[in-house]
Amino acid sequence: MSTEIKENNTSRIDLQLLKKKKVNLAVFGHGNVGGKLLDQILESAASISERKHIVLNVFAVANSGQLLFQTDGIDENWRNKLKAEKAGWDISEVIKFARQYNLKNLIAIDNTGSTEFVEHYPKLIEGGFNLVSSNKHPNTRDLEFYHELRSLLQRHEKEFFYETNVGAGLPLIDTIKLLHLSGENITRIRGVFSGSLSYIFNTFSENDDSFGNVLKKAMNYGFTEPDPREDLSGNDVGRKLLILARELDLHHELTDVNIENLIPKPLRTIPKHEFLEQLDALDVKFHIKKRNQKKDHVLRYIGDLHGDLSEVNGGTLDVKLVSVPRDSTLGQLSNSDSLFEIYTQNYAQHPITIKGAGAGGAVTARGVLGDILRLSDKL
Ligand SMILES: NC(=O)C1=CN([C@@H]2O[C@H](COP(=O)(O)OP(=O)(O)OC[C@H]3O[C@@H](n4cnc5c(N)ncnc54)[C@H](O)[C@@H]3O)[C@@H](O)[C@H]2O)C=CC1
Ligand SMILES: N[C@@H](CC=O)C(=O)O
Repeated sequence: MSTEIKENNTSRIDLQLLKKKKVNLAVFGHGNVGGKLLDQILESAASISERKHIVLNVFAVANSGQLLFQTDGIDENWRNKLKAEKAGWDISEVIKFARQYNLKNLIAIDNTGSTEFVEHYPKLIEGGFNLVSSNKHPNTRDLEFYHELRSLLQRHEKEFFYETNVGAGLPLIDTIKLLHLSGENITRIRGVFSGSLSYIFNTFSENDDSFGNVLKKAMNYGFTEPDPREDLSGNDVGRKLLILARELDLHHELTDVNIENLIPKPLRTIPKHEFLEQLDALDVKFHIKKRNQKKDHVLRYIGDLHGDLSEVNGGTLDVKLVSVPRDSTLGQLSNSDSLFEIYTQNYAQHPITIKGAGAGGAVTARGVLGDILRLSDKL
């Protein structure tokens, strides 16, 4: 007698679905990046299920105030449902929910820009979650935290993917990891690391628009950090440079990065809305910098990891505004393009160059989705 279960019209079990891998996602932050990510997941879920046999099930979505659970996955109406939720939540609720419903293949996705949210990482790992993050803070806290996080992941056999930390959707971290792992000596990484500052200086260098207006446009395009001073202060580029240095096993802290802060001192610590009302204070400063350049030169804000990268404490990390010839590689950048030149022992004269949109909600969200899928393959 055959024991094979026959699928028929009356069967309530989808046998095809049972053969697929269900990956359960908790998404934290649904702003510019997180919101686009959720849209992309909903749009692509059917084709991912078809092509990769992976079913992406977003069972939780949260912002800084509210948390929504949907055991069988969110639908297009998630924004309204989340709005209707009570204010206030705790990370232990998410871990408890996953346990209660026996959810496997767990991934927590951090699309916040929050330093506080990073405090939840150890609890999430201990609660059975793998991690994907567009947030740069977990990788730029002190080295002790950086190493502890990695040993915790190892002990719990969990993964942490963060390709979008540098270069948004560009395949940069993975490339550097592979080169380093394969023993190729990386000797220098230099380029325009910030999509927003790329857009700002590319546009400001070529047009007559004021600096403040160009900054507002960059914000409207979703290129800047939630507070654009995180970009203008050089902190965001500093973080990216530090993340790359640490990928090369260099033991640096954020305080080791020499950063040229572009914000006049009085505007650095005032509330964001007041800063945005005083943008004309930036106009004069940058107009003078633009005018004082040599002929056919343009302004670019760069990151440069150089020096002796063979010692754990070696290397110099510089973040600064430079004036370069318009026809140079950096000078030819346009729009929000980032550019990374990776010099190695075998690419000494002609560096590996990775170039493309370095900021923006949609490209970053696509990079996060890529991380989710690569991680899903490992589960
Ligand atoms: N915009 C871009 O081009 C890129 C952004 N990123 C990173 O992506 C992250 C998100 O950026 P955006 O979406 O532009 O920011 P956003 O300000 O538009 O959205 C942030 C979201 O996080 C939520 N949030 C903040 N603190 C939270 C907390 N403690 N718990 C739960 N939710 C919290 C907010 O409610 C909001 O939904 C940032 O870390 C940013 O550095 C990375 C690469 C590129
Ligand atoms: N604000 C950042 C966004 C990506 O990390 C940038 O401008 O590059």
